[in-house]
Amino acid sequence: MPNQKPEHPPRPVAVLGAGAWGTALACAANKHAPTMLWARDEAFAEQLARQRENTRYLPGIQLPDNMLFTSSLDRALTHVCARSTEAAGLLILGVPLAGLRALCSELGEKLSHQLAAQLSPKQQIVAGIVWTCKGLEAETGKLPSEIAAEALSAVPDIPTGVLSGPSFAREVAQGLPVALTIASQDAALRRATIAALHGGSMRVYANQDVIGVEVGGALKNVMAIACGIGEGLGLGTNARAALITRGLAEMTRFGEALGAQSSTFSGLTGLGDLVLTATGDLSRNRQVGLEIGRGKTLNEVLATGLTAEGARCAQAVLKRATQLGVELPITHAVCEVLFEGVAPFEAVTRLLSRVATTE
Ligand SMILES: NC(=O)C1=CN([C@@H]2O[C@H](COP(=O)(O)OP(=O)(O)OC[C@H]3O[C@@H](n4cnc5c(N)ncnc54)[C@H](OP(=O)(O)O)[C@@H]3O)[C@@H](O)[C@H]2O)C=CC1
Ligand SMILES: O=C(CO)COP(=O)(O)O
Repeated sequence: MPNQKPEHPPRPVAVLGAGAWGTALACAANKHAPTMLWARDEAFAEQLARQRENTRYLPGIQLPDNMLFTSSLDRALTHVCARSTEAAGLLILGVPLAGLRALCSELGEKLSHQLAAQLSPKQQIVAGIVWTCKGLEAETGKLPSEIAAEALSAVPDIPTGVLSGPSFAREVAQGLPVALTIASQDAALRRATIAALHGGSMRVYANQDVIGVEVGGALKNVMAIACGIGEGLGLGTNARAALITRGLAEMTRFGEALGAQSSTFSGLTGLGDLVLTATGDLSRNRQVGLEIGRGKTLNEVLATGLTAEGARCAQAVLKRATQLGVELPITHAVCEVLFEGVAPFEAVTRLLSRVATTE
């Protein structure tokens, strides 16, 4: 992709979801353009504005003085929606997968009303909607892009995309280097996302393989749980390397069956995010696996407040893989341990005793 010139004037950005990742991305976007962060809870939005610190999700990080906060979705949309000659702004969704469908439905409804009230029907109302969640929907096994397509059916022409890659929110909020990927079928949205975030310590690459990027983000969480379990059992670093490599093969096989390009899995959102999450101490999914490998049950670990998106996702992945006729032995073993009471060591023994095969 050729070098991008900065857009002038910069497009406003609204980040919806004031968790760790939404807050970190809002800080990054705020370096380039007026940015508003939406929290669903009014009292929390007020506290963010007052304290300039996200004490719930990113304690210890000072938020910029000029960053805007709201708990009103209408205000967030007013911030980004184009009026007359202004450039349409960008919506970045920082909510987890479990909140994607409801948020997109609400956005679809509100944006369709704005479109209906538009004087010039040709004018773009927003540059697009970019989500950042990783996983498959627990109830349906659908990818974020499939969920968004359904939930945004009232505004089918609004460009959409996914932003992903190896990125612990805390490091990003601290301004440490990071490389991300924006995947979208829409070239203008890819450019707008790069303009909104690329620069300083953040690099943003462009890609068109939305499915590949989403599958990488979903399965790396499952593999991080597997690696955590292995580490909790004390299986050593050879085992971890084997899990990462065979996990990548599993991710690629599943992705290809869904129409992804295999090359995507050797990029930032595949191998990159897999290595980060499977080895990085900041990973919540790896942490959950670690506790389970040390003898806790999933319910006991969740009761401590740890989030494990990979756990909800593993069952959905396995179900969809079965429908597609794709074999995923590591994901299967993770599901056995998490949901069927199989002891972690027994699951490892079963994995190792599978018949020898080609790589
Ligand atoms: N943390 C990280 O390092 C990274 C996370 N991601 C991805 O980003 C997504 C968000 O993660 P993260 O920020 O860490 O999550 P957090 O748990 O830190 O925050 C979640 C945020 O989403 C809100 N939220 C939760 N459920 C819903 C819902 N059903 N509807 C609307 N809003 C909801 C929460 O609001 P409330 O406080 O009101 O509950 C909170 O603001 C995940 O899918 C994750 O995989 C991607 C890259 C890095
Ligand atoms: O997605 C992430 C890093 O890219 C964060 O991973 P965890 O959800 O496991 O913390």
